[in-house]
Parts: sequence; C-alpha cells; structure tokens
Amino acid sequence: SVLAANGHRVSLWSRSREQAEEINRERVNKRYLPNVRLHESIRATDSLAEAVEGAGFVLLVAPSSAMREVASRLKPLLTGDECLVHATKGFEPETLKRMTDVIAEELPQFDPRRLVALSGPSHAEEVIVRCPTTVVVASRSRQAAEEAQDWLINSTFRVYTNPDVVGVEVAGALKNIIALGAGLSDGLGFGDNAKAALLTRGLAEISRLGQAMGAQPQTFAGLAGVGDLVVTCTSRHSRNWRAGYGIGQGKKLDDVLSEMNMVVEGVKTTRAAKSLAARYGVHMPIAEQLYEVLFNGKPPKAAVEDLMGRGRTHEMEEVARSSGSWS
Ligand SMILES: NC(=O)C1=CN([C@@H]2O[C@H](COP(=O)(O)OP(=O)(O)OC[C@H]3O[C@@H](n4cnc5c(N)ncnc54)[C@H](O)[C@@H]3O)[C@@H](O)[C@H]2O)C=CC1
Ligand SMILES: O=C(CO)COP(=O)(O)O
Repeated sequence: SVLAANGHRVSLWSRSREQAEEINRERVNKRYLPNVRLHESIRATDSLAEAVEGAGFVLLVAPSSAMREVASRLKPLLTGDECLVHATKGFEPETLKRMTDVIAEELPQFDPRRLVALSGPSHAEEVIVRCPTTVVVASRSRQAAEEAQDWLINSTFRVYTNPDVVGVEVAGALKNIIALGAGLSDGLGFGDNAKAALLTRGLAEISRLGQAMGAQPQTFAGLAGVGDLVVTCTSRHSRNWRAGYGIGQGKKLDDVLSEMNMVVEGVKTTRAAKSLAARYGVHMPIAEQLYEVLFNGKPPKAAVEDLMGRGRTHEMEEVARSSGSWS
C-alpha cells in the first residue's frame, strides 16, 4: 500500500490462487485486512515469477521459518540488481540465523552488503489506513539503505536509515518475546507497573544479547528497539501480546495459536533466544522464564515469582561488573 501510494505498480504474491483472485475481484484482502479497500495499482497473483517480473523493488515478508524457502524459489527469478528489502522479525528456527544471512545464502546474485532489513513500530492495520508511522531501513551499504528509503518514504510513512543491520534485526526479533510477556502480565491481571518493568528490563536483555552478537548499543534506543517494543507490548493489534494474554488467562499455547490463525513469531523466537543466550553467554531472565512457561508447562504466576525473587542486582550489569561509577 505504501509503494502503491508512492505511484508504483505493485504485485502481491499469494500462494493461494483463490485468495489472489478474490483480491483482484473485490479489491480487499478479506482474510487479513477485511475493512480496507486496496489501492487500484495493487494486483495479486499466485505466480511468483509474474509477481517479480521486471520489479525494481522486492519486499520479502514471509514468516521467519519460511524465509529460506521463499528466497530459494526467487533465486532463478531475480537479477541481483533489484532493491531487496525484508520486513520479517525473527531468526531461522533451525540455524538461529538472521534473515539477511538466510537471504544472502539463498540469493548469491546479490551483494550481501546491499541487503536491507526494514523494522520499527508498524502494525499493518495502521499503515494501510495511513496513520503516521515511522520505520528504519538498515543496510551495510548506505546507498542501498537510501535507495530503500526513496522507494518507501511518504508523508505518512517516514523512513530512517541505519547501518546497523545486526542491531535492527535482533531488536525486531527479540521484542516479540517481551510482547508475549507483556500480554501474559496483562492476562494475569497485573498493572501498568509490571508492564513498564517488563519493557525496561526486557530492553536491557535484548540489548545485552544484541551487543554480544555485534550490534551497536544506540540501535536499541531507536525505532527497531524501544519504538517497536512499546508498540508491540501495548497495541491491541499485536498478535504476540494477544497470545501472551491468552496464556496469562490460563489458555494452552496450542489453543491460543490455533485461534490466532496468524504467525506469532515470539514463540519460536523464545526458543531461539534461549539457545543464543547460551551461545553468547548472556543472561536473559525474562526470556528464560517465558521459555519455561511456553515449553515446560511452568505456571505463569510461578515464573513471575521467580523473576521477582531473583538475587539482588545492579540496574546496569556491565557497570556493576566494573564498579567504576560508584563514588
Ligand atoms: N503484521 C504486521 O503488522 C507486521 C508483521 N511483521 C513481520 O512480518 C512477518 C510476516 O507477518 P504477517 O504477514 O503479519 O503474518 P501473517 O500470519 O498475517 O501472514 C503470513 C503470510 O505468510 C504466508 N506464508 C506462510 N508460510 C509460507 C511459506 N512457506 N511460503 C510462502 N508464504 C508463506 C501465509 O500464507 C500468510 O499469507 C513476520 O515476521 C512479522 O513479524 C513486521 C511488521 C509488521
Ligand atoms: O512487529 C509488529 C509491529 O511493529 C507486529 O507485531 P505482532 O506480530 O505482535 O502483531
């Protein structure tokens, strides 16, 4: 919709022929955004080749578990000269790789430095009705980031650039874990203090892992960090928040996921975070407790008690270790 508003002809790829035909016939994406009429210059197709033929810009938004499959299907269809952007928030479940690494492996015709990750607080339901939205595009190539910015920016969709691809991708993926936790806290009937605590301490652990993986600390104070964390932990549109809320109210994970019928990236990302935290030797107490609740049947209340009852600590672990700032 953003690209169409900017005057581009847009092809939307769907795996389902019925869905593509319905979109073209009714001008509405009934399953996902039923209340909004699509721009006239958007055409849906179930042919991936047709969708990308002659494209100058390609946006990949498959769930993280499907990114490799989609990218590999694109290999014979793209030249390597397209502006290639992804907006997926997660790690590949089996390999724990970031999305730009998965795409680079499957699409060797692209210079990996020119791949772009788009992230930030951007619920589709609001973007499509042109509520003011800000995002960030990250690429190791400044030129590629600015090219993506040119394609996307308009008066209701403001696009910033950032060279820190690792930080933007890691922040975008990990915030979903904290959003599950925020939903869980609300589902348990806790208040605003608890949610603010989860956001703040969640950001601390996201930033710790991100930096261990090579990210710049400032990125976590930006749109992909604080920005997306705030929106996903507080918005009624968030699937991760909603899933957490259901679990907090006593529902089973499988039931919550089957009711949702849309991807809840934070579930797989919680598994990934546990492995990454171990690999990089980083302490992630919130993600750890959430893992216990999601996959080991720990009662949410017991997880909260364990989080609140942890040993005393300094707010900034790194500072505490050096103990350089006490006077
Ligand atoms: N919905 C939103 O507002 C935003 C979503 N994202 C990210 O975008 C990604 C996708 O999320 P949504 O579109 O919201 O999820 P969704 O669940 O609404 O849609 C996922 C789409 O991917 C398709 N799909 C699933 N497996 C596939 C496969 N193997 N090959 C091809 N297509 C496949 C599904 O048919 C469906 O059309 C996620 O990583 C999410 O975090 C990022 C920013 C905002
Ligand atoms: O990333 C998002 C908004 O920026 C979407 O979050 P959910 O997947 O929780 O809906």
